Amino acid sequence: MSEAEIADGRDRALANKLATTALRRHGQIDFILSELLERGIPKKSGTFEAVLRLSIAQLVYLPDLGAHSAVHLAVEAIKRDRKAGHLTGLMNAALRRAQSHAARYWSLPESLLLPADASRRWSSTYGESAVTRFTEALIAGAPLDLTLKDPTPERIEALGATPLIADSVRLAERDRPVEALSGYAEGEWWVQDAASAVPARLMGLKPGAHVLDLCAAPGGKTAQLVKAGYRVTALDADPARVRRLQANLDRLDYKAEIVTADAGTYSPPALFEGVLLDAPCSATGTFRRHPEVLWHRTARDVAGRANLQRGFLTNAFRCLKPGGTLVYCVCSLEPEEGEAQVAWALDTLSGLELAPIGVEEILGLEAGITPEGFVRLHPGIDPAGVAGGMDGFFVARLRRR
Ligand SMILES: C[S@@+](CC[C@H](N)C(=O)[O-])C[C@H]1O[C@@H](n2cnc3c(N)ncnc32)[C@H](O)[C@@H]1O
Repeated sequence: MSEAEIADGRDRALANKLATTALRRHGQIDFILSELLERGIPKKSGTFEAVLRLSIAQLVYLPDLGAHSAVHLAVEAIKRDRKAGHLTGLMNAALRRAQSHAARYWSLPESLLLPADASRRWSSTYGESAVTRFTEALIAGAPLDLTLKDPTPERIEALGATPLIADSVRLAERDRPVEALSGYAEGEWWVQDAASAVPARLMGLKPGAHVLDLCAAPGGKTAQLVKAGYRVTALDADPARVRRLQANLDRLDYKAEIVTADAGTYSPPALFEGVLLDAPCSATGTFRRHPEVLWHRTARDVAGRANLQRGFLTNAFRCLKPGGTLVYCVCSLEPEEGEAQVAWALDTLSGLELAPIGVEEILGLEAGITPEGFVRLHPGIDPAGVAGGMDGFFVARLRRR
């Protein structure tokens, strides 16, 4: 059953809590399953594994929801599944065992939370203390960051928000849906993680410049480019996402030319002074809100995305006027999609040069600047010292001679 099909708001919140806990604790629950099921998950057992994971999440990590109901509901749920109905005995036994070991499982080491290969990779790239922050961030989840059209003290106070950097603010606690927050209907702000709001600010062109947002939907960065006063062409290949982009701009009362096309082959009628390429990527930097990326992304996925990004980078370069600025970014923590792509582009695209980002351009995020003049952000960096970290992001600025 999808979340949307659950009519009652409280039931929806509960389902959401169970599912996100099971996903955030996936690595620890893997360990628990290896103890509970000596022969592993039975083959062709329908919803058995999913129900078992959710029930362990409830028994071990959300004990206030009631242990008895977890066992009872799990057994009832698989009884209704043709493929899992014969496994009620196993479900009951596994959950009773989980219940008797709940205290030990509750304190399993945090090192189990990240896949071993991600932990190794990120320790060598970002250092062990950053990876400790990543595991904390995985459990804590992401705060809600907004970009404000007009960050007046009154607007910030009406939202109960804390200012971060520039026009980004943070809501540490949220007790209602985004649509019910002050100023939503009036189009006073849009949801955008503090890290995601950095790239568009680095375009650095004069108002009125013609800028192409090459992978634009759902439009967080397009909105920033419009707000900066640029004439914006926003392109995306996915028609459904383009509709969302249009709806988001309409709510904000922002105007851009919208194009549905392929970023790898788009050939514009005139060249641009700026191109923003927020390329599709492995999205490992978003693990706080999409914990499943930790377990589903493979080295092959990263290589596939890197290949696609090179095609888009090449076309972004072709769309630029001489002297034009290219901002390249990805919400990935993998250097193959960030630093290595820029090295490749500088080697391959003749006439492209680095336009290093200065630390004074990202005040409040000084820890994110690299010696080369890239911006490298991750969940261990607190924007302007405000708790809650930020998504993983890589940003580079380039120029066509
Ligand atoms: C990281 S998201 C962009 C997020 C957006 N820039 C924002 O800030 O809201 C990447 C986007 O690339 C789009 N995309 C994927 N393949 C594409 C292609 N071949 N051509 C154009 N857009 C593509 C996806 O539909 C997706 O909307």
